[in-house]
Amino acid sequence: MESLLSVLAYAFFFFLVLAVFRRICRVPARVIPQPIIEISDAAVTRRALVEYADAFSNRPMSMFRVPIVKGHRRRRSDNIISVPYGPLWRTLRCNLAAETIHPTRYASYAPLRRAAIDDIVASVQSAARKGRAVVVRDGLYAAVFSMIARMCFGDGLVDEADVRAMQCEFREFILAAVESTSTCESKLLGYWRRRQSDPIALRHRLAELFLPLIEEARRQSSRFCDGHARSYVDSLIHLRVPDEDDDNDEHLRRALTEDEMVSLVLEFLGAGTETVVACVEWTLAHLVTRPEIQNKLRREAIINIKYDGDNKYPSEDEEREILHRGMAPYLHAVVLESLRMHPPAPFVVRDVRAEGGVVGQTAMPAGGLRVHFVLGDIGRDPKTWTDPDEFRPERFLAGGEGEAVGPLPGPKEIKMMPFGAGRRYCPGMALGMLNVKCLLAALVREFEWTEGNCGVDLTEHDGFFKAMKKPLRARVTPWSPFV
Ligand code: HEM
Repeated sequence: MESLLSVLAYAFFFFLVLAVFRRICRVPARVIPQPIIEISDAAVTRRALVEYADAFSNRPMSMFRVPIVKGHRRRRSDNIISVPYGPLWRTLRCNLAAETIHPTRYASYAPLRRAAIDDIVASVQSAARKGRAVVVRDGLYAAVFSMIARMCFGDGLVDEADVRAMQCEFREFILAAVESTSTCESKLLGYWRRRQSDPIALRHRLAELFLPLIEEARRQSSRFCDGHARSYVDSLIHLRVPDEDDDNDEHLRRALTEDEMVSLVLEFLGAGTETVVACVEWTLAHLVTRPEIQNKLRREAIINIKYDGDNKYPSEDEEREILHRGMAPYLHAVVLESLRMHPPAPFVVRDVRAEGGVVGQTAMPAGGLRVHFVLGDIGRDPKTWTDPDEFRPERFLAGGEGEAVGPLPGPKEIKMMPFGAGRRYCPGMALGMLNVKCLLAALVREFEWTEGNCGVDLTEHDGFFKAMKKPLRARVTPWSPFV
């Protein structure tokens, strides 16, 4: 009896090991069938994205290494980032740009921006009061996510609990979809992590959070047309998109599928949060090590931006001014310098499948080509920038080498492109800049930032978004003119 039991135990153990081994060795369904080339040269980048825009206007079907939506649903689950250049892309992009993130809408979202400023100031204050080094990323993430989620679903529609639940799942989703499939890690570690957080299951859990809110937004839809800030989801509910490749035929227009809604909401939350948080954190990291730049910025934030009475927020008129260089040129220069050195999205990615297989003089491989334009290298090109690894915002002020350079490159020359270039450049550029500037101005105006015991490590995390590898830990004291 005993020997039978041990035979059974050995057999069970053998099959268990075999099952694990087969799962580890199975080649995952990759979405990168093509060769990848990396381009770091600004002139080549401009030629490709501007002169050969027809060939360089699509991204790969999935930006991740594993497909997030599989099977027949894949066709109807695109968002703006993934959809091929054409009528559907045009409709989705125009809707976002005109209905939600157009500068004329900023005033209606000002209360959300103010709430985000209050949240982050309160979170830093409470950590500072305890005398601890402040890890700014977590509080910042929560504040920005809450603002973007409320823009997305409508302020009255989501409560604190909804936002917290979404944020929790969302961060896990980003890590799972983007990071755990990294080719750098060992297969065993990758297997273990995939078991822990499967991106498909996480997307499903997020969909379960989003869809009831979308349904509720559908029911309340008329409320938002009535002078309230219109949410992104509300605009999506009413949007009719071309069914086939003809955007003129009204009869072929249809409502968005649930999968498309979920993908578009995920894109809005990710694009609006991850990039802004990364940029504010990088900028603070440099300000911590360069007190003279921090003081200059604080002086400008206090003197130039008068703020609304006793409030710590800029007024709506001031927000409009802040968006451009006018009222706060140094703040503008500091943010540009941060984006030049640490573009939050490390690559602009294109899927090139040219008709006839030729782009310019170059023959394309049969399955096409995936091209990564490396934004960090372009922004730090020593042919363009003096001492490119030095944080020097002055280069963007009058008389500096970057005086004429803005967040988006002009058609003639690219010196940096943190928001991309060509037809698929970032439509959220102005909103992203405004959010970064308002948060940064408040954080520098309210606090003095100095190095914590561990110093500041400027190593970049090698992921889909280029955050700091080690979150910034800084010593923070409330700023007072009398100290
Ligand atoms: C500091 C903030 C931001 C940075 C640095 C940033 C950066 C980028 C970059 C590099 C791209 C790729 C461009 C290309 O392929 O040429 C992109 C695309 C995109 N971004 Fe942003 N972004 C930011 C904020 C936002 C915001 C706030 C939104 C919207 C809420 C947004 C929505 C999008 C969308 C929808 C695309 C795809 C555009 C298309 O394919 O047509 N981004 N962004």
